[in-house]
Amino acid sequence: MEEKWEHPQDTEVLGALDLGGASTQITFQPGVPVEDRNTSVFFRLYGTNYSLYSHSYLCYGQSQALKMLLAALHQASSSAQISHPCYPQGYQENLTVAELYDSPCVRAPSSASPGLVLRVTGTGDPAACGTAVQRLFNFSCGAQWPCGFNGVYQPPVRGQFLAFSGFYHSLHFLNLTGGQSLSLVNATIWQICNSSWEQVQELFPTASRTQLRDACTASSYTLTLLLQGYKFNYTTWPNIHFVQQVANVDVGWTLGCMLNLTNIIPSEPLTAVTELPRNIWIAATVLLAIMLILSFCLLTAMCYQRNSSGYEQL
Ligand SMILES: O=c1ccn([C@@H]2O[C@H](COP(=O)(O)OP(=O)(O)O)[C@@H](O)[C@H]2O)c(=O)[nH]1
Repeated sequence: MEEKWEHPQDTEVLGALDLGGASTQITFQPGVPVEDRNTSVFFRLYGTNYSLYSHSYLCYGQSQALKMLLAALHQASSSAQISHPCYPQGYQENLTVAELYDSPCVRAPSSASPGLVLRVTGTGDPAACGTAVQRLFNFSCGAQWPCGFNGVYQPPVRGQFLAFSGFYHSLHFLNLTGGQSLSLVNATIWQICNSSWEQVQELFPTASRTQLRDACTASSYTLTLLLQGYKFNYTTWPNIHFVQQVANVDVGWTLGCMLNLTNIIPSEPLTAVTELPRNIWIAATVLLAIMLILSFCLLTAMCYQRNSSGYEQL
C-alpha cells in the first residue's frame, strides 16, 4: 500500500476493531459466507474485491458505555448516593441527574428530577466491577447463532486484527499494548481496579483526574467487549495488535473513509491527457502569436482599403 495503490496478491486482510466515544465497530474477513445481509459488506478497493463482515454497535463506544454503567448503578441504588465498584476506593464526585442523562444512550427514569445532585463514591471492587460491566451486554444469541452480543449475528473472529482508538488508549494507559499475555492483562486490570484513590494517584502522578477515575472502568470495559462481546479467547488474543498509528499515520475511521474515497480516483494516469514537450509548446505559442499579428494587419489593411474606395465613389 505504501508505494502502489493496489492489494498485493497472497497478503492477509487485517481485521479492524474500533472503540470510539459513542460506538464500537468490528470488521474482518470471515472464513465462512456471511449469513446475515445486514452485516455483510462487499466492496472493491484498488482493483481487488473484498467480502467482509462488519457491524457497528451504537452506544457501546467508551464514553457512552461508561455513562450507561453509571446510569445502571444509579437506577439500582434508588437514592442520590451511588456506589461505583469500578472507581477507585475513596474517590468521590457530584453530578446532577441532568448531567448523567444527557444522551440518547441513557434514558432517565420518570421519577428523576433533573436538578437533583447525585454523589458517586468509588468502592474499588474488581469482582463487582466486572459483574456491573457485563450487565451492560446481552450475551445470549437467540436465533442469531453465532453472535457477538445483543443478538447480533457474528461469525467467529478470524485472522489478525488492529485494535485502535479507545481500545488502544484504555490499555496503553496501563502499559498493556505491547503484546502482553491475556493473563497479565487480566491481572493488571484486577490490580488497578483494586486500588484506592491515593494509590492510583501515586502510580500515575502525571495523569489527569478523569484518566485516573476511568482507568479501571475503561480497561474492564475493553476486555469484556473483546472477550465476551467479540468472542476473542486465550488462543485468538495474541492476534489483536493494539495500535495508534501505522506508518506514522493515525489509524481510525477517518483514514478508512479517506482510503475508500481515494479508491474512486484512477490509480493510473489518464493516457488521453498528455503533456506537450517544452520546445513544441514554445514553437506553437510563437506561431499562434505570428498568426494573430498577421490577421490583425490583414484586417486593418482591408478596413483601410474599404474606407478609401468609399471616398473615391463620393
Ligand atoms: O488520547 C485519547 C483519545 C481518546 N481517548 C478515548 O478513546 C475513546 C475514543 O475516542 P475517539 O476520539 O477516537 O472517539 P470518536 O471520535 O471515534 O467517537 C473516547 O472514549 C476517548 O475518551 C483517550 O482515552 N485518550
